[in-house]
Amino acid sequence: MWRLLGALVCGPAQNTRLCTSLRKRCSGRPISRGRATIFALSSGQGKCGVAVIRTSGPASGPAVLGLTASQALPQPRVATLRLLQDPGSTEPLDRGLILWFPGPHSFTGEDCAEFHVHGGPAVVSAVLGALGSIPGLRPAEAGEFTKRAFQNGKLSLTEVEGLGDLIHAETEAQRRQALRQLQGELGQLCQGWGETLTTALAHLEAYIDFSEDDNIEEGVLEWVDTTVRGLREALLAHLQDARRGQRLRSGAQVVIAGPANAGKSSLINLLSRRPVAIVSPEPGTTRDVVESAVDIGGFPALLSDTAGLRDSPDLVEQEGVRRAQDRLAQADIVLALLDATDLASASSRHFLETVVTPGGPSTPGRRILLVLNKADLLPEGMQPRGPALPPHLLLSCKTEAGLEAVLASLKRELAAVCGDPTVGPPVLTRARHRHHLQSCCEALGRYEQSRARDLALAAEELRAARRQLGHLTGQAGAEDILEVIFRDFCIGK
Ligand SMILES: Nc1nc2c(ncn2[C@@H]2O[C@H](COP(=O)(O)OP(=O)(O)OP(=O)(O)O)[C@@H](O)[C@H]2O)c(=O)[nH]1
Ligand SMILES: [K+]
Ligand SMILES: [Mg+2]
Repeated sequence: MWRLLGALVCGPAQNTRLCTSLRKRCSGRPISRGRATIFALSSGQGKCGVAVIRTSGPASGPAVLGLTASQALPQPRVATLRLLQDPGSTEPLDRGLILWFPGPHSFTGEDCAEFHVHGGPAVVSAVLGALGSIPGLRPAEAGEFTKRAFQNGKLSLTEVEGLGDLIHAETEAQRRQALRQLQGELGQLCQGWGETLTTALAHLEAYIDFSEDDNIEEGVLEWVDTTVRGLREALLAHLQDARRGQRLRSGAQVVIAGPANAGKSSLINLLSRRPVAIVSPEPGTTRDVVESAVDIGGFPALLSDTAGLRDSPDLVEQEGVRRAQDRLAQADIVLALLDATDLASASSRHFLETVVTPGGPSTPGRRILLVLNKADLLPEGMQPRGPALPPHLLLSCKTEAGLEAVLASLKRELAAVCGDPTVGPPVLTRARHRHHLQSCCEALGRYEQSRARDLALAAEELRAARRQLGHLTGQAGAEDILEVIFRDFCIGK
C-alpha cells in the first residue's frame, strides 16, 4: 500500500520530509501511479462551528500524514485530535479531529479521510489549499464522492438517487421516502425481479438447447410461462401507484382558483407566511401564475395563485385566465375559493358549476377543497346565503379564523395524493423508474405473444426485459443517465 501512496504523493524529484518518509516505508520499491485523489469541503459554506473536509483516493493516507506531520496514521474510524499544518511551510493551520477510513470499508470504497476543523472561512481555505498542494490530490467535482461509491459497488443507482433526494429533502415525508430508497429497498425489489427473470430465462434457454435430447424435465415451459405472468402482474401492480412517490419527491401541485376578488392572493400569502402575491380590492389584480413552495404538515406542496376566472375585455387579463385554466388542468389538488358573501353572483355560480361540482367535465379524478373566504363579513352566527353547496370550510384570510381546519384538510388531501412513504412496498420516485418498469412489462407482454410461435424470439424478449431492470438499478449503466443523476449532487457529496 505504501508503494501506491508514495506514487501519488511523490514525483521522482520530490524531496519533502513526507516523501522521504514514504519512500523509506516503500523500501525503495518502484512506485506505480493510480487514480486521482479528490478532496472537498463536505459541510455547508460559510461560518459554522465545525467544517468537514474529506478526501477519497489512494493519496488520502499521505494527505493525513502530510497535514499532521505524523509518522503514523490514526487508528481506522477513531476520531483523533491532531495539530494540522501546511505540509510545505509547516505553518500550523488549526487543531482538528482526523478520521481515517481505509478502503474498502469507507463511503466510496477507496481510502478516505475526514478533517473536522473549525468552521471559519480562513481555516477551511487554508486546509483546502494545503491539500491542493499535495501532488496527486485535486478538488472534487459535484457528486464525485457518490459517483465513486457507485462505481465501486457501494451504492446501487436507486440508492444514489435516494441519497440525492435525502440531501434535497425539505419536508418530513420527503425525508422518510428518500431514506427508504437510500436503504436500498427499491433496488432490492428490482434485483429480486431481475433474479426471477434470470432463472426463467435460464430454464427457457435450457429447453431450447436440450429439449431434443429429451434431457429436460416435463413442464419447464409451463413453469417459465407462469413465472413470467406472475412477474408481469407484480410489475403492473407496482406501476398502479398513482405516481405518489414522484409527487412526494417533487411536491404536489395545489392550485388556488376562484372568481375574481375571492381572496386567492390573500390565501397564498397566508399559507406561505410572506407576501408572495399582490393583494388589492381591484378585481383582476393577479394575471401571471404566482408560485410558492410550502411544507404543509410534513408534505411538500407547490402552491399556485391564479387569475380570477371571469370574462374580461382586457387582453392581458384574458391571457391570465387562460394560464389559470392551464394550471387547473395540471392540479393534483384544487383549493377552490369563493367569497362567502357573494355566492349567488353569476361568477360564483359559474365557478361552482364548472370547476367544483364533482364529475363535471373538467374534474376527472382531481381532488377539490372548497373554501368560503371572508367569513368575517358574514353577520354573526349566520351561514352563507346562496345555492346548495358541496362540503366546504369557512375561512377568513383577514382574521385567520378557520385557518387550522383548512390546513388540516389540506394535509389530508396531500397525504392521499403523496401517500405514506413508510408503509407498503417501496415506491417509484422518478419518471425514470416508471419508464424502465413500463418497458420491462411491455417486453414481458411481447414474450407472451411470441412464445407460441418462436421460442428464440421469446427468449430475446426476456433478455430485453432484464436489461430494463438492469438500467433501473444501474447494473446496466448508461453513461448519460449517470451524468444526469450525479449532476444533481453538490460538490463534497
Ligand atoms: N374582509 C375580508 N377581506 C378580505 C379577505 N380576504 C381577502 N380580502 C380582501 O379582498 C380583496 C381581494 O383580495 P385578493 O387577495 O386580491 O383577491 P384575489 O382573489 O387574489 O383577486 P384577483 O387576483 O383580482 O382575482 C382585497 O381587498 C383583500 O384585502 C377576508 O378574509 N376578509
Ligand atoms: K384583487
Ligand atoms: Mg389575486
